Amino acid sequence: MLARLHEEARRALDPVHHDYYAGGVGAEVVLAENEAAFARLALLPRVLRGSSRRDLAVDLPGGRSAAPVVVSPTAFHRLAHPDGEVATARAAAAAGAVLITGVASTTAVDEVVAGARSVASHPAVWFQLYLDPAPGVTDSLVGRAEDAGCGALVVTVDSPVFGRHTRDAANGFHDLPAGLAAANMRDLPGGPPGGTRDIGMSADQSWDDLRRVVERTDLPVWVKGVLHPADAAEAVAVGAAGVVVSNHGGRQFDVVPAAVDALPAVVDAVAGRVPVLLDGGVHGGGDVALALALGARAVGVGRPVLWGLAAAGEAGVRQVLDSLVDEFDHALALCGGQRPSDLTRDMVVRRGAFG
Ligand SMILES: Cc1cc2nc3c(=O)[nH]c(=O)nc-3n(C[C@H](O)[C@H](O)[C@H](O)COP(=O)(O)O)c2cc1C
Ligand SMILES: CCCCC(=O)C(=O)O
Repeated sequence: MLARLHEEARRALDPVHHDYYAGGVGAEVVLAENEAAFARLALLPRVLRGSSRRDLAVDLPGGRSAAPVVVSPTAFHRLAHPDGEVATARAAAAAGAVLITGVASTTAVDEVVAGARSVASHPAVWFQLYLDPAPGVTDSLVGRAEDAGCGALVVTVDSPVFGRHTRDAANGFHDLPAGLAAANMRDLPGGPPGGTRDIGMSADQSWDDLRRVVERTDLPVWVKGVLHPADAAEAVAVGAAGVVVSNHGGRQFDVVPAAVDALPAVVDAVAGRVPVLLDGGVHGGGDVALALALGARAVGVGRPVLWGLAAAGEAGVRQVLDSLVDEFDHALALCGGQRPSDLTRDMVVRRGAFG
């Protein structure tokens, strides 16, 4: 199903925009590894202990998700479809999935939340941002997310510098086409009146800057882009409500491990104090089950959502989410589980190394 939607998306998209979505950094080793690492793992099902009445819902700081599959933040949805982030928001809300909408969206966050609210009364929409070094910008963005009714913030910390996307460099893709803009970056302190500022990233940001965000807001703050277990512990120490194990879908550094390979050590370091999410390379219900068994509370999907959006707008995103959840439910049944927490680490083995 995902492969077919990706093929349809490839046909629908400008090839340069397809490359922007699909690509990674360097030789795209990590991009491939994210999926390959799942294929190296296997599940040992438990038998005669399941139920035909399964409950897939997971409670997360910032909202409940009908199943342990959330939408990871990806930039510029109106490159994929004219309905852009509103289509994604409506599909996620209708599926009961948490949507992490990004600062780099082509629709302002209040309109994204309004889109979600047009199909569900209490949709969970979280706002992803970077720690912008320009005075007042991070504060203003946090305020906008709060005013819009977001349930949580997700601060991405794996981008002290912007990733050098191999395909974008080859294609000369550096700017949005005329008519599209990073809508959340309009009218910010120090920016051009009526215009947008660049999205700021900085290698000078520190844990103190993250702590300031935690102290400034009442919203739960997730930290996204953690791979080292010591950083996961640090995130908990500064008051993070959760940690997202992610290598940004292979789009930042081509020398890091696959996301799922980094997961168990982070789960151990966090030791149950906050939930852990994982994204990168999830492309089927079996992957969801593996990540949960290794200790993730839920998984995020980035590109699969973009393929659904490009192929068929809101209906395409809904198809992606419904199919992943349906496959996960089936996997849970085959594993003798009734709820996501029934998947445990003792059930995961390496292919070829059982025992
Ligand atoms: C086109 C694209 C744009 C992205 N933009 C952002 C972003 O603005 N902020 C962010 O934290 N992560 C961003 N990501 C990373 C995703 O949140 C997520 O970590 C990644 O896509 C997960 O891997 P997957 O695509 O294999 O599911 C982006 C990923 C893609 C593919
Ligand atoms: C400044 C936009 C950030 C997009 C991003 O994170 C990505 O393309 O991976």
